[in-house]
Amino acid sequence: MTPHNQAQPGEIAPIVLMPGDPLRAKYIAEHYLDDAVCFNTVRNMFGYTGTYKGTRISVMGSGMGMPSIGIYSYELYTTYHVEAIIRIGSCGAYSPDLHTFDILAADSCWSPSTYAQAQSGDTRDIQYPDQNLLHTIEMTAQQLNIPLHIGRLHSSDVFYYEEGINNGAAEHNCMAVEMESFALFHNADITHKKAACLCTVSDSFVYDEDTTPQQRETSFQDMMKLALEAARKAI
Ligand SMILES: O=P(O)(O)O[C@H]1O[C@H](CO)[C@@H](O)[C@H]1O
Ligand SMILES: O=c1cc[nH]c(=O)[nH]1
Repeated sequence: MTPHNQAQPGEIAPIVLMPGDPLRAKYIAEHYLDDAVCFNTVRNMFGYTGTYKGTRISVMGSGMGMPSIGIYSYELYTTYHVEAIIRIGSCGAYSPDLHTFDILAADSCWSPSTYAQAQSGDTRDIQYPDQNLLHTIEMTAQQLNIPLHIGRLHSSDVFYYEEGINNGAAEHNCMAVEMESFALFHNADITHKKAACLCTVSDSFVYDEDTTPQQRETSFQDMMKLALEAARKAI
């Protein structure tokens, strides 16, 4: 159907949970979805559709960085008629208020990336999630008793900065860094669809705290449950 996704029309649900790691997508499908069917294996960017408490939900990896989520989310919105994407990522904490395994939802993201400008001429360096979807996530977190930090993400094109480089995040009040929300929110905006971003803190720039690749793949259970429950309500 597209150069990157072999799913046939109708095989993807109107709402998609999107981790960067395709193996996190596989884990969620295998542990949380009933009757999960794999709809994509192109480039091992696994995607599955199943039901969660009776609601049809898809989960698919985005890969790392804006070009990658830019491709997959654009195809989901335009070719597969997906209405909403909730990114479920990992992030590095800048704020001393955040520790590993804390969960945050972006109320905005700042990025010096050229993604939006190159894609559509949009020169804004701050992009926003869908307000209703964010509200649903906040309400769901309260109902599930899952503590949720709300704030601004730094959406970065770079994972490994050279020593001494000021990446601008502090001046823009970013509480944590990840690498995809800016392109996702932009694509949702230009296609008139919905997006939100949840992240679990995988490491800290303040404290000596980190998680293993295995933990990043399988252990973000509260974020998975929160995203699934919010997705059920958002549809
Ligand atoms: O764990 P995911 O969802 O991939 O998110 C974060 O992890 C990757 C970097 O390690 C980047 O994709 C970043 O955004
Ligand atoms: O982009 C990311 C994601 C997790 N941790 C980081 O330091 N950066």
